[in-house]
Amino acid sequence: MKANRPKRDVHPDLARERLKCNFNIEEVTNIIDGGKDKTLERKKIEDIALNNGACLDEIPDECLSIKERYENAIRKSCIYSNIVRNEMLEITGMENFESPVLRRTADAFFKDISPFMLHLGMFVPTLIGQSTPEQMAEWLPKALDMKIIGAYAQTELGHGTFIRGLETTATYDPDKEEFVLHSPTITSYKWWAGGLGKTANHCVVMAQLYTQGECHGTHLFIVQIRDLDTHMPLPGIKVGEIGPRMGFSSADNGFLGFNSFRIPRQNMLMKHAKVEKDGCYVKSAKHGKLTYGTMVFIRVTLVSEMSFNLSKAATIAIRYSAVRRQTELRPNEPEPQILDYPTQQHKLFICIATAHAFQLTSKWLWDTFQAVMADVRKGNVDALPELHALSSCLKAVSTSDALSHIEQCRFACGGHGYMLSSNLPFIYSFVAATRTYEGDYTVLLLQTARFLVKAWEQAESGNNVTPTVAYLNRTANTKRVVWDNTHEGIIQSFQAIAAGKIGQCVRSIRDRIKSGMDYEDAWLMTTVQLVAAAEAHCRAVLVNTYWNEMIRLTKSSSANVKTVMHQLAVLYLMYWALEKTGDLLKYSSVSKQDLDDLQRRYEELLAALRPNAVSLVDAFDLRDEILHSSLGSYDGCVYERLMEEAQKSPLNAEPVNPSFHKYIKPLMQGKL
Ligand SMILES: CCCCCCC/C=C/C(=O)SCCNC(=O)CCNC(=O)[C@H](O)C(C)(C)COP(=O)(O)OP(=O)(O)OC[C@H]1O[C@@H](n2cnc3c(N)ncnc32)[C@H](O)[C@@H]1OP(=O)(O)O
Ligand SMILES: Cc1cc2nc3c(=O)[nH]c(=O)nc-3n(C[C@H](O)[C@H](O)[C@H](O)COP(=O)(O)OP(=O)(O)OC[C@H]3O[C@@H](n4cnc5c(N)ncnc54)[C@H](O)[C@@H]3O)c2cc1C
Repeated sequence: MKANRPKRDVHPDLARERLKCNFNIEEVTNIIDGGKDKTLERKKIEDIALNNGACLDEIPDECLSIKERYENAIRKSCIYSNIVRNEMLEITGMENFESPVLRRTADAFFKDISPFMLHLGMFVPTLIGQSTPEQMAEWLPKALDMKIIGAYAQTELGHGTFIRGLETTATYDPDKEEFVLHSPTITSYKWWAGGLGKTANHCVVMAQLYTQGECHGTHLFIVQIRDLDTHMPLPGIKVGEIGPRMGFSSADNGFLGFNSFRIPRQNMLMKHAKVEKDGCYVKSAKHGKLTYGTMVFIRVTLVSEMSFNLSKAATIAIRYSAVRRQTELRPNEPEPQILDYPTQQHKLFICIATAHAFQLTSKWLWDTFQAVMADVRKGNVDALPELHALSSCLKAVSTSDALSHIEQCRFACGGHGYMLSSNLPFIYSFVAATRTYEGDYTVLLLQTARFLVKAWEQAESGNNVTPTVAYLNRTANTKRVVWDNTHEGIIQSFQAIAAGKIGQCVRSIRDRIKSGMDYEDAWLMTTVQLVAAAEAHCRAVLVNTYWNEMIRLTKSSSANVKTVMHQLAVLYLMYWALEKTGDLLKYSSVSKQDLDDLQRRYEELLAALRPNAVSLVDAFDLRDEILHSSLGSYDGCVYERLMEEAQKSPLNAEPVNPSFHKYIKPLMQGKL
């Protein structure tokens, strides 16, 4: 099914906007991509994936039934996977199967989500992170070649967050050298796993390991659940789809139960612990949480995923705002472009800046992750707690911020933003899930808080702490930082806010213990503050990292690119300083006058960025096929596209709907 796209002239308002641009767009694109060579590679891959036209649907996905939608998604997933396997991985290299370029091109095929997403997204990374070399040799080539299709089944009906509370059991039988998988209760049924409902024939299962009569906690197992030829569930497996949800509508999230289902001993993923043939349990991991490695990996990748989604939403809303005109400012004057309203700029320019902040931070986080993992492979797990704390808070804050900014983009598009054809509701519902999956927002911030409280206590007693909390060594025992409205000053204020909040948490916990509470209750009673402290720490990390990376990456840029990148970073700092005025008043010497001054400078900055707004989103270089938006296409022909999409509604297939004769007419005639 290939739909023809009419070629149109660029809307004059957008054409005029592009003439105003005063920086080199390609240079900014290169910075976002991570270098000129990366931009070229991305474009080459996008050409391969998108120029075959298989990705366009004549009938919009949302007009199909659940079953048709799934089947269409499978059709496209197979075409797409074939291109990935045969052509794209040749360019990126097999080891880069998680490349963001593949993620971008996938979006052109799937407005919503591919049922195969978790195969490359979590099943393959788990094989890589949790298998022995022998297991890897057995399973990985089959998975990469799509000979087997996998899912990641960890969450159960009764437990998602509390992994140690999972109920599925894997009991070792030394006589047959097999594990027996069992779901003892309804709450132990696996629930949610993407691709599990109808698509996958294998999955990784997290279960409580029992051997020699003892429980050794949760471990991972690879399990074949369907016959490779007939695709029927194997005896002892009860599997299906969990039903419609807010988003993820073209995929098949699944449930799974085991009735004493047997798998060979070798199917336990044994990189960090193993069960010998005789049932003896041997742990080799130097850190108890290495089986959670896939989650850490995905949390790290989600920061760049948030940048990507935000850049899509910002592109749609800013291009639309350049062609949309509304309300006379003065009688008989032409209506202005809505992008000229400072309130609109306030909603939208932060989205551009945040997309940059997340992209630059995600690259830095990725490098940190790689370095820590290289150490772990050598047996050094010292940096793991800091990585866990960092990936947890950055995952939580980036998904949460992206979600609220995307909602602002929808508000910025008025009624038309509510249309599915704008694509904003799809982007929003996809990102809404990210705030919950791979660790809920609150839960992950509380993980970071555990680390911060320990770090604060170390700093308080004069010990040096790890790099991302090094600011505590400077600020842990300081009352208030002196306000300074430079970028360094603002960054230091964010660090002072974080240190102040962490210190306040420590004092609250101590006071509560002094008044008779045990540590657990004192911690519990302080969790509202602890979440806020972890969020504040994350903001301090974000502003500092974004600023430093922006300076580093623009060192050899042209003057105008330096200026515009600098403006975006300053906007980001000012926006958050103004959002956190209460905290600034509490933890710095900022005065009302300083804040009024900051507000004025922020408004001037919005005006300074205004002429470059459209070009800044053009620099995200998102092809129309990826944007899927009636409001955000490069040519800006918004009204034509909205009308064109409206024609595709199945309700327009006939002039009179049969329900008129069946119900309305009898009602009108009093014959119902
Ligand atoms: C584009 C990509 C798309 C991908 C699509 C993905 C679709 C979605 C898939 C999924 O959602 S898969 C399921 C994901 N599930 C979760 O993320 C569950 C969240 N829960 C947890 O991660 C953990 O249970 C927990 C909340 C971290 C707690 O674990 P646990 O109860 O076992 O530990 P604690 O007692 O709280 O802590 C003990 C100790 O261990 C440290 N720790 C915990 N996790 C890690 C880790 N991953 N790495 C390193 N260290 C860890 C923790 O900080 C504690 O340390 P101390 O404070 O005691 O020093
Ligand atoms: C679209 C989507 C796709 C998913 N895909 C997969 C998948 O492929 N594989 C898989 O295994 N799982 C998957 N999941 C499950 C996902 O990982 C869990 O839903 C997630 O980890 C949250 O766990 P939960 O649902 O048990 O929430 P709960 O933990 O029950 O959370 C409910 C509320 O309780 C709060 N809460 C819970 N514990 C605490 C605490 N200790 N302190 C304070 N507050 C707390 C939370 O903040 C939240 O507000 C998916 C989920 C979604 C939505």
